[in-house]
Amino acid sequence: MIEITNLTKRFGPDLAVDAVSMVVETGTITTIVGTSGSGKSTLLRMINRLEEPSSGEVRLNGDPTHRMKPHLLRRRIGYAIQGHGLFPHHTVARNIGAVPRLLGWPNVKIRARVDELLDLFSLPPETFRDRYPAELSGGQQQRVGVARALASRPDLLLMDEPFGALDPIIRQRAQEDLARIQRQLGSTIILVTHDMDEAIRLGDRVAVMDGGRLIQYAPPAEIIAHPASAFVADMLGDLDRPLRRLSLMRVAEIVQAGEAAGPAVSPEASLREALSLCLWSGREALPVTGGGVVTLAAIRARAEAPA
Ligand SMILES: Nc1ncnc2c1ncn2[C@@H]1O[C@H](COP(=O)(O)OP(=O)(O)OP(=O)(O)O)[C@@H](O)[C@H]1O
Repeated sequence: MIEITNLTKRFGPDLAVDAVSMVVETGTITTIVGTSGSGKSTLLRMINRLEEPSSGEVRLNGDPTHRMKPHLLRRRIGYAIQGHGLFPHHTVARNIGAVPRLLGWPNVKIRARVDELLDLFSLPPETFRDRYPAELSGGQQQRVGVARALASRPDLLLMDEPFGALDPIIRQRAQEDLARIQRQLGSTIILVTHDMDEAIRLGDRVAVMDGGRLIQYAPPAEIIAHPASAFVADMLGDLDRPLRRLSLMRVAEIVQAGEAAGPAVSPEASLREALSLCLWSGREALPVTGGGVVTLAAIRARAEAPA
């Protein structure tokens, strides 16, 4: 658990982060979203002490971080930034194994961990282990960057706009991958983004910042249903609301008896994906893997119903 209490950062007379308090539960993803200059990155960088707080406190699993040596603290906290920050002259394996090597893990254990992570990120180890970053696509480099940040099983992973450099299609895949891997590893993640869609899609809880202050901190469904201020409502954008609502619901919730033609949709898929599939393939209903159907009418009804 990460407990942030009254965390504040001044740069001269300016308050970049203004008395932010929040608790992040172990094994969850928290997204921090806000406009440019709202203090998101500064808040994140105070957690691993790349930036020293002016006042306030952070506790990592009960330990106050100001009492730890910064380099030891940063071994417990992974950090992934926009772009990948990979060492260009080191192979993929060496890049991913960098922190475990620093921590003195035996080579056999490092190799096993590298291969495990490559598998998790759908990069077959025999193909990718010995490549150099320049021999990878942008999306693959980004996955190696995240794998590296997770390599030593950190207590916490901080991600600052990790998908900012990716084009929208790869970006969505990257988000899905991260969500799957986080569930599998049970990692605790705090992710900064300026994209409300990304914040809603990935966050178990979403922190909305404006002018250095934490305006709202709540699960996505609550942010959508009850935005705390006009600013939060603005960030959500009224037009997109039904779609956002659909992206939070699963096909399994509205599956009904019946049969339909064509390729099936997974019960785990979001209603937003099911809607795209219906519209894309011109079908009124889709078969659901494992039995039953989901209908366009039922999806529409959910889009319109209050969350
Ligand atoms: N090292 C610094 N010295 C002085 N001012 C700074 C410094 N770092 C950040 N700031 C200021 O603090 C405020 C918050 O910046 P921060 O980078 O945390 O915002 P952000 O929400 O992450 O923005 P962006 O999305 O553009 O990165 C801004 O007004 C910024 O100019």
